[in-house]
Amino acid sequence: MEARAVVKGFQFCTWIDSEKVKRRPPSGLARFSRRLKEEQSKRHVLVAAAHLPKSNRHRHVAVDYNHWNPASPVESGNFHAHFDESYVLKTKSQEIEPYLKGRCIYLVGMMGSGKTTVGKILAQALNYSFIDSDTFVEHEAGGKTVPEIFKLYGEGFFRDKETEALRKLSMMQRHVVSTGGGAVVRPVNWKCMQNGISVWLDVPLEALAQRIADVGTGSRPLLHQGPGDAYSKTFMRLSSIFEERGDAYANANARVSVENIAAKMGCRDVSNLSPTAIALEALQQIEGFLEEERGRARVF
Ligand SMILES: Nc1ncnc2c1ncn2[C@@H]1O[C@H](COP(=O)(O)OP(=O)(O)OP(=O)(O)O)[C@@H](O)[C@H]1O
Ligand SMILES: O=C(O)C1=C[C@@H](O)[C@@H](O)[C@H](O)C1
Repeated sequence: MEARAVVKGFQFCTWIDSEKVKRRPPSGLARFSRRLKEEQSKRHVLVAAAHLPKSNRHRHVAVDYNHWNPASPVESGNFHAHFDESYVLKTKSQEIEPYLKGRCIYLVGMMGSGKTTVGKILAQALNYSFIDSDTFVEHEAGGKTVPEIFKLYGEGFFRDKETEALRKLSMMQRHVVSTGGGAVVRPVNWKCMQNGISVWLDVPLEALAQRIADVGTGSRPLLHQGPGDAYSKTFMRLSSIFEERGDAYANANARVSVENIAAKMGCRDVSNLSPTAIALEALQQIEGFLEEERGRARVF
């Protein structure tokens, strides 16, 4: 009973990369291994019951310690074991896939929110194809990159091409579509996405700025302007863009808040969340939307 109570309260965990664990100093390692044993004995029994279909609720799932989040604060004692997230993700995908009826999933969100990273994982789990609408536009523009399109023809031209791309994509089935960060501003784009299910990846601006500053703003023309260091410049630009668009993202059918996931997991830093854990939350939010949809259909 006690083990079940522990696991029920547990959601899913952070990235754990054993390579990085090996590189940690001995004192940390010793503590890590002690905590690992504690975590294993607590959690090896029943895994994230809430994430498994009812028929599988009591199934034993192996703990996967193959990943290590560099930022995971083992030293501070805020440690989470990593269950086989991929297994749980696959199970949840199989559970909801029939209710999707082939509809596309449109990921919307700010630049750097993880639409591509999470989208690829979702597509694989659902046996869908993945497509990035920016890449689609680039292809339609004869191979010119988004920054080149902005530079040569301006943002308006890019937005028209983006709408054209979404129109074409709206005729497809069984795709996870990573939309451009600004696709949400045009109502006509929402019409295109109506055939599918839209999911907003809601990531705090600080985390976005950090991710983008780490990789550079080269491929993101709207972030090129402004004074200051890479992080501050990116943060300022993202803030003013979000000011204009925040409400538009909220039109999505489902919202995945990384802050909420972190809170559920008792994790202080959203950058400790693995893309698989975020994909899993996306599936749960989609499931919630599908349930609401079924409820509405019963009423009418
Ligand atoms: N959960 C995560 N934790 C930490 N970093 C992440 C996470 N997800 C994605 N990233 C990193 O953030 C950056 C942006 O991710 P990604 O390209 O998936 O975002 P995007 O929403 O598709 O961005 P854009 O709309 O600008 O193309 C990448 O460097 C990626 O590795
Ligand atoms: O947020 C935006 O407006 C953009 C995001 C990118 O995905 C690209 O679509 C382009 O750089 C514009």
